[in-house]
Amino acid sequence: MTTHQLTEQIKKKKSFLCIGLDVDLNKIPQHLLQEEDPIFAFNKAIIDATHHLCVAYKPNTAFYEAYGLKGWKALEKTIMYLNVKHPEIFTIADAKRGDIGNTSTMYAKAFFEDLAFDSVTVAPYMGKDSVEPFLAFENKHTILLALTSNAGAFDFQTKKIDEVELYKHVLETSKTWNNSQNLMYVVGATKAEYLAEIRKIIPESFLLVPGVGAQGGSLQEVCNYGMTNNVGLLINSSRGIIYASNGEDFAQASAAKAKELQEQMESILN
Ligand SMILES: O=c1ccn([C@@H]2O[C@H](COP(=O)(O)O)[C@@H](O)[C@H]2O)c(=O)[nH]1
Repeated sequence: MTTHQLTEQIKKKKSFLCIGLDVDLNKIPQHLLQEEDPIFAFNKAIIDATHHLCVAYKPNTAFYEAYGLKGWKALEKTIMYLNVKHPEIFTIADAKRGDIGNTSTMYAKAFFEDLAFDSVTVAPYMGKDSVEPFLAFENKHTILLALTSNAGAFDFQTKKIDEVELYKHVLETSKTWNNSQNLMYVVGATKAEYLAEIRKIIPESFLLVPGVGAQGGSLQEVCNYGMTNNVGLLINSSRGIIYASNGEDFAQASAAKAKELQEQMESILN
């Protein structure tokens, strides 16, 4: 999917919501545990109830890898379901990969070719040759960790090298890489006050912004500092939406939470 197509979807749905599919078998409704594939059954119900309210879904691969082969199969079924039933929806494999070049190529093939995700999150720490193999895929997007939502972001990302914060080096340097037009960046909603500075370096790039909902980030603040003429934001909420209820009504409850965020987004877009 191109960023133009993504922007068109945002305008059509009046939403820049990304729903995180972080499935924890201890948190899903108990009745689903009787299903042959409880993880997929949960995801399918959430997707069926919320697809009209969001423009992206982001399964975090940790929540699937933790269940071994069964988890990976559920991830595969989920992405296939999305690609067949809702091809207009942007998909993000939140896998935070990145390794030496030939290994990164294999990660890129896994997520872009085998699983057919539109994008994957990548850690910038190993530099240009670890990220460019992902960028080589046409119409696929590499979402580079820039300034993350957690407290540990201050351990390294905001430290200065030559008087400039590390996350700013990541933004500046990554712009010089081959196929950098395929880059997006992760900036945590809990770091909204940094967005004005970030936008000076990457004025147009799409940002994936996790951290509203359970982590306490503010949607309005993120939009004040981070929104572009083409919106340029995908705001993620995972637990705040998918675990709205653990009863039989879980899918409707998740849709109600998603609608709350979509309506706030609609009023900001207006
Ligand atoms: O900086 C980051 C990068 C990734 N994440 C991931 O996003 C979701 C957030 O989940 P919530 O339940 O809405 O808090 C989760 O998959 C994280 O691993 C992040 O939070 N911050």
